[in-house]
This record gives sequence, structure tokens and C-alpha cells, in this order.
Amino acid sequence: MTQPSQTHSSLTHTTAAAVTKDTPNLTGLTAHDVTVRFGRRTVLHDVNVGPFLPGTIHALLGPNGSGKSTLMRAMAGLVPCTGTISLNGHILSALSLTQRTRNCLYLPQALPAPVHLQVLEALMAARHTDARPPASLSANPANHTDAMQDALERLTQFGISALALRYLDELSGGQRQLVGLAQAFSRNPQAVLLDEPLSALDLHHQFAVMEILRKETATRQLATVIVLHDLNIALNLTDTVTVMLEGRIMASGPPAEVLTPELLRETYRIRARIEHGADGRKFVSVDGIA
Ligand SMILES: Nc1ncnc2c1ncn2[C@@H]1O[C@H](COP(=O)(O)OP(=O)(O)OP(=O)(O)O)[C@@H](O)[C@H]1O
Repeated sequence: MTQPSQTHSSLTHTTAAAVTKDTPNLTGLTAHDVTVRFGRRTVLHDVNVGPFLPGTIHALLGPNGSGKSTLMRAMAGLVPCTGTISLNGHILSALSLTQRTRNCLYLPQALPAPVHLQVLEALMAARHTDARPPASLSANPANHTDAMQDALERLTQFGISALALRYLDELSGGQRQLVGLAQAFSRNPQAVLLDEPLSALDLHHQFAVMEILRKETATRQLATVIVLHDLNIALNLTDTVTVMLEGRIMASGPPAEVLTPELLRETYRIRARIEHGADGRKFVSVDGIA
């Protein structure tokens, strides 16, 4: 059901130059004929998906083991694959891993390592990982102040400014996930790939983070892709969704069109209905397993 909107011939090979926001071709992130094998096992089969457009949030859905993380990792250049991943008209495999990471940021499912580093330091380091060498930070006090100010603002945005002087290795799982998200948004990518960014968060923080994602995605014109297990969040708070099963794309498009009872039965093996709340919100009501 998914339709690749671009062919190889329309893409540009980028070498030294990073993908810049000045690029007129803001066509988003696309995976074309992507196959991933681990040994003799094929885990992704000729996947065609996207474009995930700038300024929109796209959810990757599907049962455990369906290939969501593998697709994210392939798009981030972290697992070898065949096929083509392009971002705003540029083929990402033509970039160095550093350039690729700078433009297409991936936040893994695993929480940030519980290292003995203060949260504020971790954010300041994240900001400079891909923009300027850390040396410029210590060499110029103005840079240091800017970095600290930015880090504090980012922590405030994620509601965790009280954690600024705490150490990562003494935080809860959810607090570390929030720090990881704050770190990710300290950078300046064009595409953001977040693997289950809500997995350790309470309900308040799940909705707060989705609000931040929507705002940042729109303001910075990011192509944001998130792996989700919560179908209600996908239904109400994302622009488009893709449902995967056994390394293949089952459907892709607007959530209310894709998430039908038939598709949920086929992919998640549940009996479910899509209900409509009085305020126009939709929700998946699960009657049982199929
Ligand atoms: N490094 C690896 N070596 C071998 N097989 C792998 C490897 N990584 C993933 N797989 C397999 O690839 C398939 C897809 O895994 P993946 O992690 O992409 O699924 P997922 O949809 O993200 O699952 P979940 O929702 O459980 O996180 C699974 O069958 C998994 O066992």
C-alpha cells in the first residue's frame, strides 16, 4: 500500500557537503527498496516507505519483532542494508557517518547510559557533539555561557530543569529518557528518528513529550519518525503512520485511514473497534485477541 514517491534517478549524490536546510529539495526522508539481512535471515524485505515530510510526525507501528527498530537503524546508517535512503533529495549512504548523524539523528530504544555525568554537562556535550569541537567551548567563555543557557532552556522545555545538577546514574528510567530527548533536541538535524521515545514515561510526560515533538517538528520543519506501541497516541497525535509485519510494510498513510479493525486483526491479532469520542478524538477499543 505504501508508495515510494521517488526513484533513484531523481536523487542527488552528496559527498563532502552536508545536507543543508538551504537545499530547495525539501522532500523529506524516504526508504526505497531497503533490505536488511542478519546472516541468512532477511529481516526487512524490499521496504519502500515515505516520504516522511518535513514538519510532520510519522509513527512506525507493528507488533514485536516486525522490523520497526531495524528500519530506523537502517535509515540512521547503523545496520548495513541494500536499497536507498534519501533525505531531502540526498542519498544518505554517500555521506560520512558523522555527516549522516548530524542530519538524521537517531535516538535508540535503550535509555541513555547511566554514566556519572551531570545532566547539564550531558546536554552541553550533546549540543557540541556534531556542531563544533568541544575545545571551542572551553576556549571561549561566551560559547560556554551560550551552551549552558541553551541546555537550561532545553531542560526547562522538557520539564526537568530540577535535574540539571543531578547525575545520570542516579536518575530513574523515565527521567533518563527525558534527558535523552532533551539531548536529541539540543542538536540541529533535519530528520529525527526516535525509537519508542515514550516507553519509560508516565501519562503526563507521554503527552507533554508529544506536544514538544509536534511543536519542534513544525517550528524546525523536521521529518520526525517515532516508533510507538500506543495506537491511541498514533491515531490522535501523529500525521501519518506505517504499520509493519514480519519485515514488510502492511499499510501507510493517515492514521484514521490505516488503523482499521481489519488491519489490527491481521497485524496485531486483536479484535478491536475504532470509537469516536464526543470531542472528536478517536480511540482503539480492544475486545480481545483474535
Ligand atoms: N542484530 C540482530 N541479529 C539478528 N537478528 C536481529 C538483530 N536485530 C534484530 N533482529 C531480528 O529482526 C527482527 C526485527 O527486529 P526489530 O528489533 O527491528 O523489531 P521491532 O519491530 O522493533 O520489535 P519491538 O517492538 O519488539 O522492539 C526480529 O525478529 C529480531 O529478532
